[in-house]
Amino acid sequence: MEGISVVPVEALLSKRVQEMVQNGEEPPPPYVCRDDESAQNVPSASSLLPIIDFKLLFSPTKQKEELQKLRSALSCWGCFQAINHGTSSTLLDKVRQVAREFFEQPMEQKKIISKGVEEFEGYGADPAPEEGQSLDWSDRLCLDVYPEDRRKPSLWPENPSSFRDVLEEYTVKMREATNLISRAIAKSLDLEEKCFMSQFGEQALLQIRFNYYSCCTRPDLVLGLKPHADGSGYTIILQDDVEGLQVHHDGKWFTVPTISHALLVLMGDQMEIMTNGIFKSPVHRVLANSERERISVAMFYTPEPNKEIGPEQGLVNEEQPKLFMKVKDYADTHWKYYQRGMRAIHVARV
Ligand SMILES: O=C(O)CCC(=O)C(=O)O
Ligand SMILES: [Fe+2]
Repeated sequence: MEGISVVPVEALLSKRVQEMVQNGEEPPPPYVCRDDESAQNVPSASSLLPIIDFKLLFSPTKQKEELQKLRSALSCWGCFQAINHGTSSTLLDKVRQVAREFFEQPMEQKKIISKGVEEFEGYGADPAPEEGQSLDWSDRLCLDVYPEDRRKPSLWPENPSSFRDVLEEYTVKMREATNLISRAIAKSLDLEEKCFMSQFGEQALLQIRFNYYSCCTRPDLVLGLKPHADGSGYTIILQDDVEGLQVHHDGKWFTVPTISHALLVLMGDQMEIMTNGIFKSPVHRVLANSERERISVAMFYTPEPNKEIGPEQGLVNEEQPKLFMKVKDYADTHWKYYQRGMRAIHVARV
């Protein structure tokens, strides 16, 4: 990434990636983050990522095996595809549909809810990264959805007209899903079922990010999203039918298959801390695509602000000494490092 010129903030502010594509522009330097050679060096396999059936996880007769599968998925990969997770396919399709309709609107319509360059919430790109860092070939709409008093209704799209109702319904279902996921993770580690839920706290945050990855004439030069690990507790990702998300595992990139009724559950750094390093927060990235645009919807589940979290006592012993300290508002620290293209988890190490 050397030799990249300083990103002019006005350029970030004034233009969406989607606009550049509509104008037939090639990716300008701040977006170019790799060369042909590194693009070709992408061994990828897709069928290995574990699928966890939540119906089995809570079935008295089948649960043992499925819990073991969950534990192994999270210790090897740090993520899994969840099926029978309690959110209907109809709702998942509606979420994809309103997201698509939102991004397909004319630019002026979307710009009504544009974010400022240093803000997180609203329509646009991430706040400007540090000098020398590349930009992602994507546009996004970020919104705080829970707790309700953190919502900024003026940033919730009015079009398509069903957007708000669908988002409201999806938020309720994702709250239920976090409940199931946190309990299942605890059980898979032989811990008290509610231990992670109480670390997250009643007022744990849900923040949604609708990602729109425009087609790119030079997918070999850019990335839809640069390699990173999430600063959340964990993240629940809904994909459309276009592949692009890759998880780094055993020194290779693995493409996450698209399964229409599945949700990808991916550990963030804070879950790595709470599980004392047993479950890893995986590095992941999104490739650009020359033929089809891609939409994904990421729901970040993050412990309540100001709440201290740390390794579960039951996971600390002589064989597995404590690897992490207690931390508070870790997502803020994570963000500062992210802007420099770095991971942050070392700051929490003992
Ligand atoms: O687009 C995706 O599938 C992944 C998105 C993601 O990793 C993120 O928003 O942090
Ligand atoms: Fe991510």
